[in-house]
Amino acid sequence: MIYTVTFNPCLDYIVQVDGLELGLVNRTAREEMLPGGKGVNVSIVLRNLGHENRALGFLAGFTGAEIARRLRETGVEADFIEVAQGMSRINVKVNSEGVETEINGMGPAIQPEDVEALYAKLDTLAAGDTLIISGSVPSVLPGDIYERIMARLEGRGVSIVVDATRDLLVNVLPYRPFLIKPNNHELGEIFDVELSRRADVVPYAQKLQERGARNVLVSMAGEGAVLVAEDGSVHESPAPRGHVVNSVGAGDSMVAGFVAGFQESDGDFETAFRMGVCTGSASAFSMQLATRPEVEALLATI
Ligand SMILES: Nc1ncnc2c1ncn2[C@@H]1O[C@H](COP(=O)(O)OP(=O)(O)O)[C@@H](O)[C@H]1O
Ligand SMILES: O=P(O)(O)OC[C@H]1O[C@](O)(COP(=O)(O)O)[C@@H](O)[C@@H]1O
Repeated sequence: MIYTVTFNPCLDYIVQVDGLELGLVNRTAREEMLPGGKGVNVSIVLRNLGHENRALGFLAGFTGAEIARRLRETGVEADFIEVAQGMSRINVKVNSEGVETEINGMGPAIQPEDVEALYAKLDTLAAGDTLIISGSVPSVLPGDIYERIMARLEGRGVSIVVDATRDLLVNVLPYRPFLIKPNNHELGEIFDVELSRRADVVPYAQKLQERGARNVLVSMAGEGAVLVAEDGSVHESPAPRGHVVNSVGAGDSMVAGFVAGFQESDGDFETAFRMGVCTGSASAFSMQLATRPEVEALLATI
């Protein structure tokens, strides 16, 4: 079974404003409310690609209930801890003149007993399962929760995928995650360098591999992606061509595509990589997250 964990799910309120002006009243030209948060997006895309999975994490309030309802509607098994106080966040994504600006909220007051309840669910994972942990950790949670989860599952044969930034990512490396997916900016921040070309990211991805990551997938938005795999192979691809409609969730979609492609091909890195790239781009080219036909159409072009 594939599991995702989202510590701070949200509703993404995605609006298009023609010519946003700060300090004035702006009106939307288009708006959409979608369930989100990194693991939630991964779960939806996995389901769209035909892979059963269970979404774990914390939800609260009417927004939390709506996230769970929407997830179930897409066929994802939503198995969240319900937090008593506060509400799941609404993250605002403003698209104006092709520039995307994001305002991400804080989230509910998760209590220590809620965290214990999550650990209890994770304790049921067994050999052969895949766990995808992604997204920011709200300030009410222990800052080392990623490591705690990985330490708890160590030696149990669970493949763990981590999509997080900076310290969250660096600190899990000793636990040998199966896959990490920084984007080129996040990878550059770790080493204090600017990485804009695919060839430039390879040595830095390899450094993260030396520190413990088994496979490192670096996404580069319109530049495509690079994979440094544990068998020593290096894969790179430009992004498929298309019109970008909404790139929120493109990175999460790439993770879902990689995991789906890896399972479908019995562990072929090139297949998983291409599926990851095309799934990311298919999401960027539509308002909603990628569907299987959209991904297959792009696979035929690269
Ligand atoms: N502008 C774009 N054009 C084509 N593909 C894109 C674009 N933005 C994202 N993608 C696809 O989605 C993947 C992940 O996007 P990226 O923006 O790098 O992730 P993140 O959201 O994690 O920063 C890219 O590697 C690419 O395949
Ligand atoms: O947990 P964070 O870092 O605040 O990110 C949450 C946001 O990221 C998203 O999961 C999208 O992530 P990506 O664009 O990186 O795939 C949104 O759905 C959500 O609003």
